[in-house]
Amino acid sequence: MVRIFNFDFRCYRRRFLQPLVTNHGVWRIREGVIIHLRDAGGNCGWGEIAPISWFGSETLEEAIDFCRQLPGIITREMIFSIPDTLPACQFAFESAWEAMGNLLRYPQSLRYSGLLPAGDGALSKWKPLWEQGYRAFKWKIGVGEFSREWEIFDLLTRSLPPTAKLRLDANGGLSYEEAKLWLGICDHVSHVEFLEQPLPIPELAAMLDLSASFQTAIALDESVATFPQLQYCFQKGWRGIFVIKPGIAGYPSRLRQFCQQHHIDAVFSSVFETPIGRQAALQLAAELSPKNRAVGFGVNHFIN
Ligand SMILES: O=C(O)CCC(=O)c1ccccc1C(=O)O
Ligand SMILES: [Mg+2]
Repeated sequence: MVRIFNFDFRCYRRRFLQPLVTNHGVWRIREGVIIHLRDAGGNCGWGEIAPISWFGSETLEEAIDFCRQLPGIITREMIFSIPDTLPACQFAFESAWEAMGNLLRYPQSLRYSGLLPAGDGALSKWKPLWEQGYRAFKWKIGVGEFSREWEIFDLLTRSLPPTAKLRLDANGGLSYEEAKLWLGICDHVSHVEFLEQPLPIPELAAMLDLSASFQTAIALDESVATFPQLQYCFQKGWRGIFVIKPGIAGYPSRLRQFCQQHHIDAVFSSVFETPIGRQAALQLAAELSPKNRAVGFGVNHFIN
């Protein structure tokens, strides 16, 4: 039986409450596309294309071009033959298809990690998040001077309650020497859950070395942004943590199968999507997160 769907889409634009500051730069506005499928019986499914091209996905323009060239009526075969160059589109179309006729519902069982601002803003922001129930926090490093960040880290870890966990995300912005310094420090601080993407993507071999040389866990993020990259790093022997952003990781079914087959230590993370993409991503996170790993889906990132 060939199932066909009416297809339409709409672009959106949302401003961050606080711009995201990382080693890649400053990000102020999230733009994406909401897609809508409807079958002959009137069942609807929504999906979200939320690309981050500086992170390895297609650009927003490529995603919009893809939607524009599709006809108003599409088939299941069209949904499952989107190329790997459009991973955010793959995610949106399959999750819309999976959502047909299902109500939007957030998984209940997850624990969340809260995102702290880069720099010394972290020192005043962790406490209100702690009071909201967050027990894991992510803080960006590799943004300012090493010595200043180390100082802030020291103050932060002295003030955090002993059960709080801290994730350091360098966004590939450290040198090999700086990465060794950070890992050496982290090995003596019990709060640290992991160091995320210390080095740039081409330096996988060095990150494999570092993960063998220090106790502190290392998580790959930029290196495993899309599904082919995830497969590549696994095949090269990476057995540390994998940060997975379902919104740009391609087809959910393929990701699900890979995670289950290889029992990978996954930390699921947001791409600052709307509730539509978020629901589909959290559904996967609830199925595939190891019990001890909070998901990186903090709330309240936007003014509409
Ligand atoms: O993972 C999290 O905890 C929050 C999400 C996050 O940090 C992020 C969100 C969008 C793009 C890049 C990143 C990142 O991990 O570098
Ligand atoms: Mg990251």
